[in-house]
Amino acid sequence: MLCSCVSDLQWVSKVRVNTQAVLKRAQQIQGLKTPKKQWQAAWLLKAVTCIDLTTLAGDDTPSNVHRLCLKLMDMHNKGVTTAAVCVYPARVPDAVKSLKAANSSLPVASVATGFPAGQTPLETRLQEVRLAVSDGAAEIDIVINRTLAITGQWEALYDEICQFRQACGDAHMKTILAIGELGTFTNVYKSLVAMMAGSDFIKTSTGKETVNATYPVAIVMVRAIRDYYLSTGHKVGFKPAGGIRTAQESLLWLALIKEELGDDWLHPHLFRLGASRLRCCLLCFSDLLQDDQFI
Ligand SMILES: O=C[C@H](O)COP(=O)(O)O
Repeated sequence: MLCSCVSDLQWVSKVRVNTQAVLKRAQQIQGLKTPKKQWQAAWLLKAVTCIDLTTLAGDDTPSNVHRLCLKLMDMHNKGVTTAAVCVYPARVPDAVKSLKAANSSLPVASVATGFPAGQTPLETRLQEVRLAVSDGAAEIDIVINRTLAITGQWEALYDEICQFRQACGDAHMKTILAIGELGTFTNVYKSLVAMMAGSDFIKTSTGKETVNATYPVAIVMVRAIRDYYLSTGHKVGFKPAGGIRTAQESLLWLALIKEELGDDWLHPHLFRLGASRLRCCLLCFSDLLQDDQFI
């Protein structure tokens, strides 16, 4: 899929990436002598702008959140910004403090609602959302109550997500389906419930399940997004997360979104990559673009 896409310069040229600025940046990268390699780099730069750079570890500390924010600011100084930084609720004040100190307007996203299992009382999950928002999170990644989904209680699930939507206030809400625990593609497609309840995005997984962002399930989700758009005229975003490790994978996700949803979704307000270990930054271009097998 990638080769049929990225190597087609005509196709790539249609995407409204900030072509001249990005190509100029790409041309500065050592080794990018041919137009094809420059376009490959342009697509990688595009992928970087859609990353929610994430740290969701039990041993997260204020200092490692600070280091992550410094890494983001370093890339920003190279002319490339990611979409957001994503942390646990308890780490939101640390991220907000670090980014404010760097005069950065990058949004802080927080997981919430009992991430990753969602197996805490509803009032606790709601309070967690409210606290993350009051601490400065501009985006909330909620998890759905899988018990309701796998037992087919779709109205109850809709009602819960509506409450999370209200608790988020003006904050952007992404709803994690944890597709590895939904059992069937039918249950995944019924993620339409999350969109009807006001989710700005639907997201594949927490990264903590045994099965996370897979392409077959992603196809079901993006086609649910497309059906919802065709029915309502409202565009909901898509975020694959969990196990995305390499620059090549990030390009495959971009190609899938381009093919299934089109150019409008190739921007951070409608597409995000959730990743804590993705090496998609300027430094990885050299090893990637020297690999002629890549394209
Ligand atoms: O978006 C949140 C996920 O935890 C990211 O998953 P990952 O740690 O496998 O990159």
